[in-house]
This record gives sequence, structure tokens and C-alpha cells, in this order.
Amino acid sequence: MAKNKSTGVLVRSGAHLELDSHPIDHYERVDRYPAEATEAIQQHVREILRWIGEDPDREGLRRTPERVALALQYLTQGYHQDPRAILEAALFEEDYSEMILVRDIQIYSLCEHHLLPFFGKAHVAYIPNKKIVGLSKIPRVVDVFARRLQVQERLTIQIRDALEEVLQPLGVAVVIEAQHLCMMMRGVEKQHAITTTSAMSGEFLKEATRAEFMRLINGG
Ligand SMILES: Nc1nc2c(ncn2[C@@H]2O[C@H](COP(=O)(O)OP(=O)(O)OP(=O)(O)O)[C@@H](O)[C@H]2O)c(=O)[nH]1
Ligand SMILES: [Zn+2]
Repeated sequence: MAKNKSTGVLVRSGAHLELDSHPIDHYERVDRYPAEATEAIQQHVREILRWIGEDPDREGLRRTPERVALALQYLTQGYHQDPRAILEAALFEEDYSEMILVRDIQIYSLCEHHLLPFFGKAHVAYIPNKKIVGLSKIPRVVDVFARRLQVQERLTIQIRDALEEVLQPLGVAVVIEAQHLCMMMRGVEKQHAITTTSAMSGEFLKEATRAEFMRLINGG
């Protein structure tokens, strides 16, 4: 058991998955998963399995409802986390006033229309105004918003607004590049389409700053 300081969430990282004889604990378990929600989701997953023509009691599927319930709760744990508290846990006074960029932050989220994953990279930059934040808090905040049901546009804006609100910087820029399984595995079935969204504020609304940010995220 490890206590995650910034979110107050208990996380247990189990190493093994032994079917049938042990509880499943290979997911990180967060103490906020209410047991009654896990139970209710399990029941519904059983029904879904039936309705797609499966036998939920066959050996391979016997614990699938529990696994799905835990996975779904893990993938949506962002509803129980407070991004502002995460940022406030590591704020430092500093006179640095150049751009700070964390790029290529891996994201996995769920599209709210189909509950299918979209995944890709987020690039987050800000120009501080006397306050800087611990670097790791930026990907943590990205995860908090990604682990909810999302559209890519809202995810992008929520990350910008959380940084804006807590850091009150000279500007924030967020770009997300993602592929949506709902457009790949079904629907239009386009395997190579990448969606790019951006949200900027303050200095990043100026062409020169924006151009520098774009050059940096493109590896320039
Ligand atoms: N803007 C936006 N749209 C998204 C996102 N994720 C999925 N979608 C789209 O949400 C739309 C839902 O459209 P609908 O016509 O109601 O659903 P659908 O019949 O399943 O649509 P198709 O995917 O075209 O088969 C689709 O166009 C998806 O591509 C996202 O992050 N942002
Ligand atoms: Zn979708």
C-alpha cells in the first residue's frame, strides 16, 4: 500500500493475476471505488454479456464482470480527484519567466459517445508569473481529466483552465493529438486519422509565443 500524497488516494499495486483462487489486484485500486458501485456495474456487465449472446457463467467469463467493473472504475477515477489540490500541493515561488513545456505526455481517455478509448499525446506549456509548479503535477492533472468520459476538445480546455486558475501564469498552452478507436474499429474505420486540439491563453495568444511553442512541440 502506498499513500498518494497529492490526491489523498490510496493505491495498491499488486503484481499478479491468479484466476479464481485470489482476488484480482493487478489493477491499481483506489480507495474511492465504492463497493456498491462495483457490485452494480458487475451485475450490468453480466446482463450485457448475456445480451451479446455470451454465457457469463462459462469459465473464461466468470470473473469478467468484476474485472470490467474495476477497470471502468479505474479508467474513470478522475471524477474523484481534485486537479486543483494536486497543483496546489507543489507550488513554488520563482522568478523564472520563460516558457516551461512538458511534451509527449501519454494520454488514455474514453470518448463519451461510445465509451471507446482515445489515446495519444498531450503537450502542456506555461509561462509563470512568479509561481512554478512541480513538473510531475502537470501529467497528473492531465490524467485526472483524461480518466473521465470526455471529448477531446473539453479535455484540452479543462487542462488549460486548471493551470490557469491555480498558477495564474502569463499564459498556458495545451495541444492534444489523439486517435479515437470509435473512428478506427467502427464507424468510418479510418486507421490513420489523428485529431489535434489546442487551447491557449495569455501570451500564447500572441503569434510569436505560439509559434515558439509549436516549434518546440514539433521537436524544433
Ligand atoms: N468533437 C468530438 N467528437 C467526437 C469525439 N469522440 C468521438 N466523437 C464523435 O462523436 C460523434 C457522435 O456522432 P453520432 O452520429 O451521434 O454517433 P454515431 O452514429 O456512432 O457516429 P459515427 O461514429 O459517425 O458512426 C461521432 O462523429 C464521433 O466521431 C471527440 O473527442 N470530439
Ligand atoms: Zn466515440
